[in-house]
Parts: sequence; structure tokens; C-alpha cells
Amino acid sequence: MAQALRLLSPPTPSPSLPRLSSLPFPPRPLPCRSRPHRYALRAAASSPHPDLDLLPFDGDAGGPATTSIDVDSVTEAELKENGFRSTRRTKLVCTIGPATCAAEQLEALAVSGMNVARVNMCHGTHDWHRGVIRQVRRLNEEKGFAVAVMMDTQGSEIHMGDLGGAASAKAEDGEIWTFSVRSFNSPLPERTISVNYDGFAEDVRVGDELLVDGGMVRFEVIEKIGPDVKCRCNDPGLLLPRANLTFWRNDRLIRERNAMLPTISSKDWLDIDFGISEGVDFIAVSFVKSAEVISHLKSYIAARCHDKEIAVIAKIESVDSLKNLEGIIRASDGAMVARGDMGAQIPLEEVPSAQLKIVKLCRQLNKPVIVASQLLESMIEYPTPTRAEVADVSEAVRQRADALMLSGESAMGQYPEKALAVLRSVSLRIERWWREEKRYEAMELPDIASSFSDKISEEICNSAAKMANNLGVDALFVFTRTGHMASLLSRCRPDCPIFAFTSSTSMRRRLNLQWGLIPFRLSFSGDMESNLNRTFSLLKARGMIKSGDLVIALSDMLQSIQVMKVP
Ligand SMILES: Nc1ncnc2c1ncn2[C@@H]1O[C@H](COP(=O)(O)OP(=O)(O)OP(=O)(O)O)[C@@H](O)[C@H]1O
Ligand SMILES: CC(=O)C(=O)O
Ligand SMILES: [K+]
Ligand SMILES: [Mg+2]
Repeated sequence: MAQALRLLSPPTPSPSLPRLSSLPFPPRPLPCRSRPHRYALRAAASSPHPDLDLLPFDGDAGGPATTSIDVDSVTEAELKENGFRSTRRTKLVCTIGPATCAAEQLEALAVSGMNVARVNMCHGTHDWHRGVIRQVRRLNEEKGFAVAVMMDTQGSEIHMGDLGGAASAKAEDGEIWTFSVRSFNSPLPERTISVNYDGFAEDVRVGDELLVDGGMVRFEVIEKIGPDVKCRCNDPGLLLPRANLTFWRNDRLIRERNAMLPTISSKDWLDIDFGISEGVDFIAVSFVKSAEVISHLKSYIAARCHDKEIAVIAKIESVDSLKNLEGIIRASDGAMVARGDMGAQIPLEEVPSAQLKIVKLCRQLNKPVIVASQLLESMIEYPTPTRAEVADVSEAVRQRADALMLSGESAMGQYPEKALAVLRSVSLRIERWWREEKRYEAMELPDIASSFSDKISEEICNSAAKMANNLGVDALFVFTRTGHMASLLSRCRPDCPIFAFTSSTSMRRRLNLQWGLIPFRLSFSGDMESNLNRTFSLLKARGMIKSGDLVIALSDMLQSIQVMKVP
């Protein structure tokens, strides 16, 4: 295998596009929806290059050489206006709900920087989710976006049922409510809540504390009558349908037999089959307890879809997931710091250190990590964030998490776009600050390669990122078939953005979760010289790079590094 570290003088500009040599690798299997030749409408109305809007597009598999490159109008405009340095490195995930499911609302989020749309299977029907997923896909096809879709499983922790159709219910101080494992016909009897876990009434004891949604409302158990548990409200608040329930005894979370509840319930398996058939990009698994369940799901997915890949994200939100953290992260394709439920399972004051530990470990193990929940909680109701929320977002950005997530703020809040705009502007500001003032801690990156070839890739990426910082290059270019080299570069968190070129649209979407990567779809060959010339011409034609820009280019086919000026 060739390993080249070449310092090239700028190649002579090629008047016509170079010919593509044949691919050195067997082509990837064709995706199930094979569209041998179609036209992708890109950068529609807002495109500064209307003449480039309609370009031949060769589908997922790389296929024959085309002259197109897939990039969205927003990235294009951002690069053109502000140059490489200003691109946002932290990725943004939005939970889609009633406030954001309409086509124009989804488009507004994509335009404002949503990289991943999350649908939460705790809520909504398959029809509703299908509508959202297809709308996101349509947006990608019509406007050139690479918004990935993440499906989040419900998991089978203890939660309340729905409130007999009511959107919420208010629990007042001192009121007595009944939590019951009986199933009721709606409307529910007054001040009654059904609980999904059959062992509930047996497991709780008089004197236990019952926390709704991690403490948004608190009750004390005062009496057990068969399937009914009478509780007095000690901390009033709003009860929302299907809210999570935990119970605590002597300041400790009680996990009796509910510790035996499966991580992936029968409902979750149906949802996962649905996600596979709709072609989601990520499945986030709620209440993960062990690495085994992740491996189990990954082999299930591998057996089910030969032609598409779905990344599995482990949600770290339970005591068990924290106990088995490293094994779980190693088994997964990424992790989410799910602070909402985590804060109901460990004392709140331990959540920030858990976050820091997870973010750090994920980076060391080269897995993308999402920081989630309550980042801008007050923006569900108000158009501006609190100072504390801005500080929390800043801290997650400073920790250099791959992505930040909106939950209720975008799913059912009053100001979804404003909340996204806050995430975007705070990310940009903090990223610039730490670049200018070197305010981030250098991180020891342990060797993670499992083969000699991987070891070469890892060394190349570590060196390239270091060179990029030392030489002050404008961008790193990586031509990647598996995405691996792109993620290894992202792991180094270099000062400049990383342009990741991949021949598959699904890979492009998956890379969109990772810190600092600007993913493009482009068919390319094993001949780096010709890839580079072609890429330069295409990007120059769209005004996204200019002559004289300094670039370091890597490829996972040749395992090479080249330093060059754009001709
Ligand atoms: N598809 C949907 N339909 C209706 N409401 C939704 C939907 N998705 C989210 N929501 C609302 O937005 C709120 C916040 O969403 P979020 O995804 O954080 O849910 P959650 O119930 O807290 O569960 P999780 O712990 O999985 O995040 C939910 O409590 C719900 O009220
Ligand atoms: C996101 C999520 O599931 C949580 O914070 O609990
Ligand atoms: K969920
Ligand atoms: Mg949760």
C-alpha cells in the first residue's frame, strides 16, 4: 500500500476536468432505491449560481464520473461570505415535534443550521414520524442539504401513561394523587395517573419519594392500596403525558425489579424496524445498560440492511450506563449525554462531571458525542435564553462536544428557530474565542487503531492536524470511502475546517454529526492528483475556495498527505 507524504508545488491548472481513472476498490453495493440517473435541484431560489442549480446526479454509489458536487446553499453562502475560519464546528441536533413538523418549519431549521433532525419514538405515531422523515429527505434532495435523521427509542423505564387526552395536568402542593398500574378508560378519574410498569405498586414503599421528569414535580408515597399508590405532592408543577418516573429512598434511586426491564422493548423493536425501513441514519438507544445490547442491535441492523448503514448512538442516562461507560461507548457509533433522565437517576450536582467525563472519553475513543437536554429550556416559553443557559451551551462548546441538541425547545416550544439561532451564534462565538486565545485544554489522544493499516491512518491524521495548525492552513481536505479518516481528523479538533468528500449521500449525512466536518458528496477515483484538480475546479467555480488558499489533502485510499496551494 502506498504511503506518501508529499510536499507538492501547486499543480498546473488543468483547462478541462481531468479524466477519472477506474476505481481501485470494488464499488459499494447499490442502495435499494436505485436511481441510476436523476437530477438534483440544488441551492434553489437563494442560489447565487442559478446556472448550477440543475446538475446530473448519480445517486448513492459513486457510479460513473459526474461533474457535480453536493453541497447546500447555506454552507456555500457561509464559505463565500466569511471564509473557512468562520464556519461552525459544533453540530446542531433538533428534536422535531408539533412546533416544527411542517415542511416550511423543517426548511427554516435546515437553513438555520440544523445538521440532524431527531424524532423521539416516545411521542407521535408512525405516520407522523414517516411524514417528518420523508419531508427531511425531500429537503435534502431538493435543496442539497445533508440533514441526517436520528430516531430515538422510547426504552422501557417507568413512565406515566398519557393523561386521558389532556396536554398536561397541574399538580398543586399538598394534593393527593393516585398512581396506579390499573388501565383506565379515558377520561381518567380525577387526580389519577396510570403507570406502565406492573411491578410499580409492589416495589414502592410508604415514605419513598416519587420524581416526575427527574424532579420537575415531586410526590411522597403515603399509602399503598392494592394496585393504587396514594402520593402527596410536595413540589408542585406540570405533569406531561408519558413523563418519566423514578422513585428514591434515603436519597438513592431505587431500582428493584425494574432493573430487569429490557433496554429494547417490543415496542422499540417495532420502531427500529420502522426506522430501518424508512432509512434513518442514526438510532439512539434510550436507557442503555450494557455494551451487549448495542452489539445486539448492531448485528440486527447489519443482518437487516445489507445496502445501508445505520449508526447506533448509546444514550447515557441511567446509573447502569455510567457504570459500564467505556464498554458501551466502545460498542457504539457515538453517544448522547442525555441529561434529562440522567438528572433523575444521579444527583443533579453530579451531572456536569458526568458530562465532562463522557465527552472526553468519546473523543478519546473517536465516537461522536451529543450533549442534550435543557440547554435552552426557558426558550420553550421565552424568546431569549437565560444567562445561565448561554453559559451552559458555551461550556459544552468549550468541551468541544461534537453536537448540541434541542429537545422541547424545538419540538413543542414557542421559539424553535430562535433557540437554534442562539445555539449557532453561541457556538460560533465560543469557537472563535478559543481559537484566538487557545483556551482549550490539549488532550492526550490514545492510540485506538486495531490494525496496522488503521494505525497508519491514525498517525497520518494526527500529523496532518498538527501540520494544519502549525502552518495555519485554510482547510483540510479528506477523500474518504469509509468516513474513518474524516472522523480521525475531526477527533484532533484542528483549527481549520475539514472538507470531507465522500461518494455516498448516506455517508455524507452521517458525517454531518461530527465536529468540524463539512461533508460533500462527490464521486472520486484513486488518483489523488485528478481528484484534487477536479475538486478545486468545482469548488472554485462555486466561489467556495480561491487561488492561493493553503490546503492539506488526505485520502484513505492512498493513505497520503499533500500540502498544496489552490492553483
Ligand atoms: N413527536 C412528538 N409529538 C408530540 N410532542 C412531542 C413530540 N416529540 C417531542 N414532543 C414534546 O417535546 C417534549 C420534549 O421532547 P423530548 O424529546 O426531550 O422528550 P422527552 O419526553 O423528554 O423524552 P427523552 O427522555 O427521550 O428526551 C416532550 O416531552 C413532548 O412534550
Ligand atoms: C435526551 C434524553 O433522553 C434525556 O435527556 O433524557
Ligand atoms: K426517547
Ligand atoms: Mg431520556
